[in-house]
Amino acid sequence: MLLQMNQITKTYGSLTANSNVDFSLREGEIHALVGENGAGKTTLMRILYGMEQPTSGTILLRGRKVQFVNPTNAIQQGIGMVHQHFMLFPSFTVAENIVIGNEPQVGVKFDRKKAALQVKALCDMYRLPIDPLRKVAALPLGLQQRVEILKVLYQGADIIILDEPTGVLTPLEAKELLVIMKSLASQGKSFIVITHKLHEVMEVADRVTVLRDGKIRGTVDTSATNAEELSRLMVGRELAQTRKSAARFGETVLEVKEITIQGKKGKPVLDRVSLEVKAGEILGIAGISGNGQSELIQSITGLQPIDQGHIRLMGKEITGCLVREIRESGLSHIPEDRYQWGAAKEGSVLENGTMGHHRTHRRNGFLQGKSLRNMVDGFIQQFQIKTGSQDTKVKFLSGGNLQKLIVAREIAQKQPFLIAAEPTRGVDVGAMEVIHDELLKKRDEQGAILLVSSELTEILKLSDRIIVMYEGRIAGELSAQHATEEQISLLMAGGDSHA
Ligand SMILES: Nc1ncnc2c1ncn2[C@@H]1O[C@H](COP(=O)(O)OP(=O)(O)OP(=O)(O)O)[C@@H](O)[C@H]1O
Repeated sequence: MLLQMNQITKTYGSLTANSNVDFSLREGEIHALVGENGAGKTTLMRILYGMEQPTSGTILLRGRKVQFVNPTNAIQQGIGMVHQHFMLFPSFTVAENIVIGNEPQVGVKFDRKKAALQVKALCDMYRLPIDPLRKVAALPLGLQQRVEILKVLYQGADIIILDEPTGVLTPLEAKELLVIMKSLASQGKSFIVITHKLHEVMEVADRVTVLRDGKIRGTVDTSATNAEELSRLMVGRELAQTRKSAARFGETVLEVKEITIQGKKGKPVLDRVSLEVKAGEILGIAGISGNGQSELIQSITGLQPIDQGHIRLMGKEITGCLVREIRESGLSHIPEDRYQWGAAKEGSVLENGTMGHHRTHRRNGFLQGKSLRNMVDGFIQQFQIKTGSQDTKVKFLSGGNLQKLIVAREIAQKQPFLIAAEPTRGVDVGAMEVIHDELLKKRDEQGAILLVSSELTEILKLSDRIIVMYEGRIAGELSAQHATEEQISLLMAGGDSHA
């Protein structure tokens, strides 16, 4: 056996993140690690990568006991990790990012030419083409991830840990990554992949280990299981399927008219975009990220000024208004990037869960602390948010649990209009159903929702109407009832659909 983690336990105060976990990895194997949010997947991998020390337990690498006190130690022993949030320097080139820490030298100086040649040879060897001289900032996320993988290969990794690697990728990039993993595995590399996407597990993994509440629920050959069984093992119960009722549309809540934002290179990033969302309607926006969706959201929420056009919310002109004024006009917002916009990392669960709720929890000018706490208790129960207490800092929450907290907080605002950007990114299958149910409930209660998602299944499942964005423009509009994944994918790629 290439790697064995035996009886790993990790506690944080009274919280047990991993409890007597046994995990093994074979040479050339792709091993998926799945489980609900907060099940302990990332903790186990941080221990393997030397970022955390286990409270107890041992690690055997090729039969020899090892102890990693930091990631450098783990890298020296051939273990590499690609994190969910890439750790590249955007202003550096591909080659500079890959060789950083092990730079080739001429005399005392960095040998740029040699670095580029070495990286080119590495790309050829592993059949992962990329131009070593391109700036990382100019690369799409799929290629940035390729740089991360090349970096760990350059460092000599035989074991590669990928933490939710397809979370930020387009469907096409995600497919490519799975092909790359299979190809590298056939060349003897071994992978551990943390993921919530069970169809990917079924497609790419040889074995899968399920964690629940920090404990192992089983390790099985993928060929001997299926997605339903895995989700039962993860959640411990059957999942109810979300049902969508017939829509009852009301008045127009959001009206976006011909908005344009000029780009830096003369090409607009938003080009005369118009759309409407009615009460009781979910309008889905599909598109490969970087085609204007983020700018559209930022202009509606007041985070980015527009050069032309108008935006009305509840009949009121909000073009050029401040973020606070727009929120007060009836908007709530689940942001795409929960770390940048959605949360204050140093704040507690209580503080983060109540942001934006203070106005509605006052009596005679005094803040109702008790009722805010009760509200957050409700969030924790309904969304099964795993946290020590309401006073725990959110930086200690697992990624999926923080996402659930933000979703709960924004839906509870009970505003007439909600922007839900990637609302289920990083959440487990059970939580995804809860979030979908809540979004549909809001729509059924006559809320208007703008859903932006890179998951086509999510767009198709929840939307009443679908708009596809391509290069800052609306490439097409489809009724959700008749739309297919193929039609949407075609429009997303700049093709024509005959919808
Ligand atoms: N440094 C820390 N201090 C306190 N608690 C922590 C710390 N790191 C992790 N935890 C807790 O340990 C538990 C396991 O977290 P972990 O990040 O491993 O979960 P996960 O399975 O990766 O979840 P997700 O799918 O949401 O990423 C969670 O309850 C989390 O809040």
